[in-house]
Amino acid sequence: MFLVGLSGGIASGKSTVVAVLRELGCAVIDADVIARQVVQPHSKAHQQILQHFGTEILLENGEINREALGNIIFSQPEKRQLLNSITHPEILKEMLKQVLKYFVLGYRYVILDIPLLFETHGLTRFMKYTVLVYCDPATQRERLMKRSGLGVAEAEARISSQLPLYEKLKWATHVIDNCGDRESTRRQVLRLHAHLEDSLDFLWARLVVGTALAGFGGLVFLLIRHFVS
Ligand SMILES: CC(C)(COP(=O)(O)OP(=O)(O)OC[C@H]1O[C@@H](n2cnc3c(N)ncnc32)[C@H](O)[C@@H]1O)[C@@H](O)C(=O)NCCC(=O)NCCS
Ligand SMILES: Nc1ncnc2c1ncn2[C@@H]1O[C@H](COP(=O)(O)OP(=O)(O)OP(=O)(O)O)[C@@H](O)[C@H]1O
Repeated sequence: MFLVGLSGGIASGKSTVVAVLRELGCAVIDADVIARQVVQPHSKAHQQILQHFGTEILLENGEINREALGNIIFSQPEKRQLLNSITHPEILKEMLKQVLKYFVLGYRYVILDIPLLFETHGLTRFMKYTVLVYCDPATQRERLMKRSGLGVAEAEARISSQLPLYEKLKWATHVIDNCGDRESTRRQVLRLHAHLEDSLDFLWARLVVGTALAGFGGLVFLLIRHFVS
């Protein structure tokens, strides 16, 4: 089994790409979804967030007020680091559990949608491939503002809380260019999917050839031993 890390920037189109991969039957783990689960009331992370950020970031029902917390962490880097240090270990633990679940279910590769994949030290080394969902800064900002109703300054603050996408281009093994229309993105995702499936065949081929060579070597060894003794 191998892991594929999928990343991008805020509103660069990760969910759009993931929707196509899921449609094709891929196993995908979404870090943003897990990030919501691990801060549910009574969880360890919920308690820690409350302790450090105070009751003003709670809704009446006790859940985290995501808008309020977002406003804090996207404008104050040290608070962002604090929130990351609370949530990231819990998110990673849950991701690992889900990887194991897919392994037991017999999936041969799992795609991990992790917005901060390239920002999180050492994470890419567990990935056979890393896929960057790219779009240019102007398109990214425009889509983010349209989706979230944020103003220019707030959108810029969120974008600059992450490594610029052009930096991430250097680290990715595969790039999906999502600057164009959805159809163009879909075509690129189909190509990526074909590549992942091919690379599985390649793994199987290596396993079969390796086993055959080992068997042949063993046979030669037995024959030599038989004739020499
Ligand atoms: C700040 C929070 C409450 C805002 O919630 P909200 O519902 O508005 O946004 P959502 O969770 O859908 O995230 C949207 C996007 O914001 C970006 N983002 C989220 N958290 C961070 C962060 N700590 N640093 C930089 N970018 C981030 C990602 O690109 C993400 O895809 C929430 O994002 C959060 O709890 N973040 C900390 C956990 C985290 O790092 N999540 C990212 C996945 S590892
Ligand atoms: N090729 C495209 N053409 C037009 N709009 C797009 C395209 N791709 C994505 N969008 C829109 O841009 C916004 C961001 O896309 P999406 O939610 O897929 O990004 P994301 O990277 O998952 O965002 P986040 O990490 O912030 O949740 C959405 O409103 C989506 O509908």
